[in-house]
Parts: sequence; structure tokens; C-alpha cells
Amino acid sequence: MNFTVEEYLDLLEGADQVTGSKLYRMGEAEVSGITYESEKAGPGSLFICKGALFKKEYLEEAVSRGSICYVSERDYGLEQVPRILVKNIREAMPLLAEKFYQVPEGMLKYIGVTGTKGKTTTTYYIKGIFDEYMKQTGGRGIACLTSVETYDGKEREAASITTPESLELYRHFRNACDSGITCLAMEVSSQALKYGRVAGIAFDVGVFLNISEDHISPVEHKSFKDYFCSKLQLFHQVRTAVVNLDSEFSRTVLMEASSAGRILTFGTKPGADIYGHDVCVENGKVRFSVTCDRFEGEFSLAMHGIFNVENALAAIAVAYACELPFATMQKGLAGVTVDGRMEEYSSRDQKLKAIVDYAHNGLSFEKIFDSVRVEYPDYKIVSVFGCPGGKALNRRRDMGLIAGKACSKVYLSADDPGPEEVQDICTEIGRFVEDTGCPYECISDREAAIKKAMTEAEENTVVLVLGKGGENSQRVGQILCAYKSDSEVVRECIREYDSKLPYGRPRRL
Ligand SMILES: CC(=O)N[C@H]1[C@@H](OP(=O)(O)OP(=O)(O)OC[C@H]2O[C@@H](n3ccc(=O)[nH]c3=O)[C@H](O)[C@@H]2O)O[C@H](CO)[C@@H](O)[C@@H]1O[C@H](C)C(=O)N[C@@H](C)C(=O)N[C@H](CCC(=O)O)C(=O)O
Ligand SMILES: Nc1ncnc2c1ncn2[C@@H]1O[C@H](COP(=O)(O)OP(=O)(O)OP(=O)(O)O)[C@@H](O)[C@H]1O
Repeated sequence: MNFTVEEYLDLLEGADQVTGSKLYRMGEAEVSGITYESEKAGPGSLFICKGALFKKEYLEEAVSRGSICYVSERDYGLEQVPRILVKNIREAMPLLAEKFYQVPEGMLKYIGVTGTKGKTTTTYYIKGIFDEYMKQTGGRGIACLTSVETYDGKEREAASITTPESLELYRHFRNACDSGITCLAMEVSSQALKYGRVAGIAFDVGVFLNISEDHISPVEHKSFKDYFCSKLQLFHQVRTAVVNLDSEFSRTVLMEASSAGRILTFGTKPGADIYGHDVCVENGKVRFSVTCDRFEGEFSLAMHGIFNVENALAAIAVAYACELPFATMQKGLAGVTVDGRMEEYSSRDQKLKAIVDYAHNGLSFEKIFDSVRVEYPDYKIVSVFGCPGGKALNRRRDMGLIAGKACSKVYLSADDPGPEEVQDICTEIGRFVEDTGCPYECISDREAAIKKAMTEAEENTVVLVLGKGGENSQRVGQILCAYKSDSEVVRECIREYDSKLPYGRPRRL
């Protein structure tokens, strides 16, 4: 059902958002669409003017495409075009989205996951458990919004952002309800919390995984405090807070979590409600046990990476909070893999191994190198990675030092250089690698760098290809250039290596 522009004005006036509504020709026109992207405006749409880079021409384009009214913090002086002027467009947007999409109350269970590292993996672990439960109970698989893809029961598409804007979110929520889905799990980034993308959403369960310095830059968070405080905001809109006792600053997190209705802790410390212990690697599988007041038992993971126990414990805690059976958790977790996360590739003779993973900051580098040393005790390690241009600048030091200490050689290359030159970024990282005494090489072309690392790898070496996972684009300047993907390049290298072995044709990997 469509509402009129007047009704949207009433909504925003009721929220004390409207500032001197200078409106022309209000009329009874019904709003048939809502967007902040001029190219998506159409007849009868409401256009939202927002963003640091907004231009009046976008509004003019939206009007030319049939927008009947715009909502904005400023008056763009387009005579004869109805407008609603508001105090804060980012506070107004979720209100408009909620009214337009009319998401039924109480139909969806909302699960949000925040933290510096592990959001995507944990969200897929949650999906694995809940999909298993839905299969057993005849329900539909859950909706899932991650930095890899969004699936809401109607639409499935590759993600371009970790947490979409509120307009997209409410569309996904409505699609999920219309599809008969009853549960949605999503990543909640610090940016999303800072810019109000998830404003108004009452999460049934909110997970806080971990926190370490990341996303500090002029375009993200101006300080660690801003970053940390943004993430902590999640607890102001969750019923059950799920908190990692192993996280840095866990006491501060627990204090903030007290604003939630209930707190459930997880981790590898005996005091955790969901207590994970006896972590080991057996026959190439990560295994661990869980003890809590309701059950005790063993789990195994399909993914490499001892750090994934933390993500699995978070998912188990969410399932516990939703009262899912223990056996469902075991079965649901056991088969989960995530695109671009700890993908292992081995040559036929097992002498050449590669792992494609998304690690791209200090915390994830620490965890992955620790894990690989344990999981591949007899292997040397080399790594291929880079750092993005124009943001998260502290990663260059952190990643350079950690990789230099763990590897027998480091290959530096492109990873979304954006406004900077690849060589400049690599030179900066290289200075820190050099401090560790580890040999390194800068090769601007990422595919060439991976191929060189794989070709030069000595017997019993594991090549870690880090930072992009399955992504098939590189941000160069302002544009996204096509990129084969680390996974594809590694598969080609393994096939090439196998083809030279004394027997058999290359396998399909
Ligand atoms: C700093 C930030 O978060 N910016 C996000 C924000 O941009 P913005 O609202 O400032 O809008 P803008 O980019 O200035 O563009 C201005 C407006 O003009 C509109 N426009 C633009 C061109 C046109 O032809 N017509 C038109 O209407 C745009 O739709 C936009 O609404 O809203 C845009 C969508 O409307 C996002 O794409 C953009 O994310 C940028 C690309 C970004 O890099 N965001 C990062 C920092 C981010 O959000 N990262 C987190 C993950 C971090 C983590 O891993 O924890 C995330 O959730 O992805
Ligand atoms: N719990 C964890 N602690 C530390 N590092 C982790 C953890 N889980 C995953 N990682 C590392 O971080 C990388 C990214 O994992 P994942 O994509 O699940 O996290 P994310 O929070 O979604 O990341 P991003 O915010 O960069 O999208 C993984 O490939 C792995 O190297």
C-alpha cells in the first residue's frame, strides 16, 4: 500500500525531524518508490538527498526521472518541486524506510554480529546452524546479509558493502517476511552503527566478537575511541548481548552490554557461559569441546584456522540464546565454509600448499600465522599481501612486522590501492618487513606476485595469499578494475604444478 507525501511529512513531523517545511504543491500524490540513488528514481518516487559527496545534479536527475518530492537537510531551491526539510537525514532515512516497506512486526528474528574480525565467518556459522534447524523443523533457510553476499529469500546478490543503508535493509527485511523466512542474520559494521544504518532495528541477539585497532582513517573513524564506541552502540538495540570474554577490553564491553536485556558470554576462559576448551587439530580438522549449563559436547569445523573456534563459539552462543538443540549446532557448524576464508589448496604430491584467506589487518594476521604454525608444523611459510590505499594506514606497520617475523619470504603487491601507487604502499610495508630481517619483494601486479610466490616456493612450503579472498575486483583510483581473484590464480598455479608431476592429468580444483 502506498502512502502520500503528506503522510511522510506527518511521520517526520511526529519525529520532530521537520524544519520549516517549505513545501509546494503538497497534493495527495502517492509515493510509489523511495531511493537515495538518482539512477533508481522513477515516477512517484521520494528522493533522499544525503552524503558527503552529494550534488544538486543528482536531485535534478531524480526529478527528471519522476521523483515527486525530495527529503533533505538543505533546500536546493528547485522551485515547484515539493520537499521535506529535516534536521538529520540519516535519522530520517530509517523512519521513511520503515514506513515505506511496512515490515510486519514480530515476524523476523534479527541477529546482528559486530567486531573487528570474524563477522562474516560467524554470520555464516549462524546461518549453518539455523538452516539445519529450519531443515529439521520444515522452516525456510534464514536470510543473511554479509560482506560476501546478501540473501533475503527473494534477492541473492554479491555484496558491495558490509552493512547496507537502512533503505536496503528494510527492503531485505520485507522480502524475507514475504518469503516466509523467520530469521535474519547480518553483519553490523562500525560504520553502520556510526552512520545510523541500523537505527530502529531491535536485534533479538547482538554479538560482540572482538576489537582491535582498525578502520582508523579520515574516511572511516578518526580515532580508536570513535571506532570502539561506534561498535558498542549495538548493545543499545539488542535484547540478548552475546559477548566474547576473550576479547580485548572485555570488561568495558560487558559494562556496555549491561544495557541489553540479557548477557550471554562465550570464550575459552572457564567463566564463560559457553565455555570452549580442548581445542586441537586432528587429521587436518579443527576440533573443540563446549561446556555450558545445558549441554557438553564436541564440535569439528570444516574450515581451517584455530581462530575460527572463536567464531563458532559465538554462533553456538546465539543458537543457545535461541534455544536450538545441541545436536543441531554440531551438525549445522560441521559443514560450513566461507568464500575466501581459509580456502586450502594442495598439489597432488602435497609438497605445495596454498591458503587463500581474507586476513588484512594486524589482529587477523596474528591469528592466521599462529594458526598456520600449529596446523602446518613442518611447513615453511611465505605470504603474498598488500594494503589498501587511503585508509586503515596502521595496517602497513602491523602486517609488515607480523608477516616478516613469521615468513621465510614476503611478496608485497596490490590490494585496492585506490588513490595511492602500489609501489609506494609496498615500499612502506617493506620497511617494516625489512626491520624483521625477512627477505621481501614488491611486485605490483597481484597475479604475477602470487604466481612468483607459488613458483619459487620450496618443498613443504605453505603460501598464504591474504587480504582479498574471493574478491574479483581491485579499487584503482576511483574505479573498480576486474581481477581474476586470488582463489582462481592459486587454482591455476596448483594445476600448473600438478601438470608437471610424473603422472596423471591436472585435477579440477
Ligand atoms: C564513509 C561511508 O561509509 N560512506 C558510505 C555512504 O556514503 P555517503 O552517504 O557519504 O554518500 P556518498 O558516497 O557521499 O554519495 C553521495 C550520495 O549521492 C548519491 N548519488 C551519487 C552519484 C549519482 O550519480 N547519483 C546519486 O544519487 C549516492 O547514492 C549517495 O547517496 O553511503 C554510501 C551508500 O549510499 C556508501 O557507498 C558509502 O560507503 C563508502 C563506499 C565506504 O567506503 N564505506 C566504508 C567506509 C564502509 O561503510 N565500510 C563498512 C565496513 C567496515 C568494516 O569492515 O567494518 C561497511 O559497512 O561496508
Ligand atoms: N575471530 C577472529 N579473530 C581474528 N581474526 C579472524 C577471526 N575470524 C576471522 N579472522 C581473520 O579475519 C579474516 C576476515 O574474516 P571475516 O571476513 O569473517 O571477518 P570480518 O569481520 O567480516 O572482516 P571484514 O570486516 O574485514 O569484512 C579471516 O579471513 C581470518 O583471517
